[in-house]
Amino acid sequence: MNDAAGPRPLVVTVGEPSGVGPDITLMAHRRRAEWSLPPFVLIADPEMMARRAERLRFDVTIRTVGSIAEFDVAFDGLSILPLVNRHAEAPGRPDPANGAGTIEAIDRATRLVLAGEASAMVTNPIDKKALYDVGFAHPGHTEYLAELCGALTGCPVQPVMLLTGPELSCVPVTIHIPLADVPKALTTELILSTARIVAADLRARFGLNAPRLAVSGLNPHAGERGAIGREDEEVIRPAVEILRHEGLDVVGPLPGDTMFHAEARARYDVALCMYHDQALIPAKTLAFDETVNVTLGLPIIRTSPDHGTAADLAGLGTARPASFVAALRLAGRMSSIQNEASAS
Ligand SMILES: NC(=O)c1ccc[n+]([C@@H]2O[C@H](COP(=O)([O-])OP(=O)(O)OC[C@H]3O[C@@H](n4cnc5c(N)ncnc54)[C@H](O)[C@@H]3O)[C@@H](O)[C@H]2O)c1
Ligand SMILES: N[C@H](C(=O)O)[C@H](O)COP(=O)(O)O
Repeated sequence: MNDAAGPRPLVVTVGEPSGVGPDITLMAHRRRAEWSLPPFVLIADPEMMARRAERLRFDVTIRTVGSIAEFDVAFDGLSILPLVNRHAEAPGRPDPANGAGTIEAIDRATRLVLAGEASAMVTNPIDKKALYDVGFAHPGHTEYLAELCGALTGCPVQPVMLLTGPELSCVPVTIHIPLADVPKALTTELILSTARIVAADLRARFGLNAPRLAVSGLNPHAGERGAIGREDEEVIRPAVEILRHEGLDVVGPLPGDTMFHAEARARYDVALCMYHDQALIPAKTLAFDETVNVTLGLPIIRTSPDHGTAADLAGLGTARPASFVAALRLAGRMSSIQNEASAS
């Protein structure tokens, strides 16, 4: 990269081309100066992006770059690292033929951040079913990135999903599994390892020196002292006690229905929830437009908007870019914290 160009850019993956990823990326790029966004390079099919820009009536100059080194922050257009696997421009119509390109973008972005060429990756939403149909064997980015980073670095990774917004930050301890499998998957060990990763990354990546965690129960009323399910007393409470013993500021198990009101939220930095919807329903209800999905536990920084492909809005120009913008900003902030820590 041109030295005069400043810090390393973020790398953005295009996500599902039939969704709103291309739209919100173009929207953010268009107003990047006004919104003071960190510079980014997009991995996408340049022709598909040009067609989407035309459909949205956005006047944008696209420049394809062969590597991040060719990125120049002074260039006024959109810099794209072109995909080898092509993407069709068909809003609202997911096509398995796009799958290879979608996965290629994630793979290349991961390698670029691991190699230190890009500062962090911001992923646009993928259509999970469309990828499963072409053999993608991971529930989502979260698990895929863990496997990929583990394979590329030789260090196994436990990925932790954090949804963070202005009102609430929360983590589902079990992630993309059927609700019926949650009680079996939930172990004291899993709660311990998740909480330790959350605490370590809050310190290292968010600059929060003394993180306060709240751990939810699993059952109604956190099990009513064992009368409504045993997991709260037998699995969750022992984890909370061990974590407290380790010196972490942690409370729980708290009843899930009363831990998300404003006064309760003020008492913790991150809520550890026992399953996907217990965490994501309050997060997306309180701040759908500003919440960001971050994968903790990785050797790289990865953020993403909290929403999905919103295929019903693709190509219309009505998708809101706010969560994507928040994901760009957070990735920029996290990489500054990382740079400051490595400089000191
Ligand atoms: N990080 C990711 O890759 C990710 C995250 C969530 C969902 N998904 C995938 O996205 C697909 C669709 O999922 P879904 O329908 O459950 O959720 P969704 O977030 O795509 O859509 C839910 C509703 O919110 C609206 N919406 C979403 N984003 C919006 C935006 N930026 N502006 C305005 N309105 C917006 C949609 O129009 C829709 O009505 C699924 O395949 C799912 O797996 C991917
Ligand atoms: N569970 C997240 C959500 O519903 O917003 C989303 O599916 C995240 O998936 P990734 O692992 O692809 O980030």
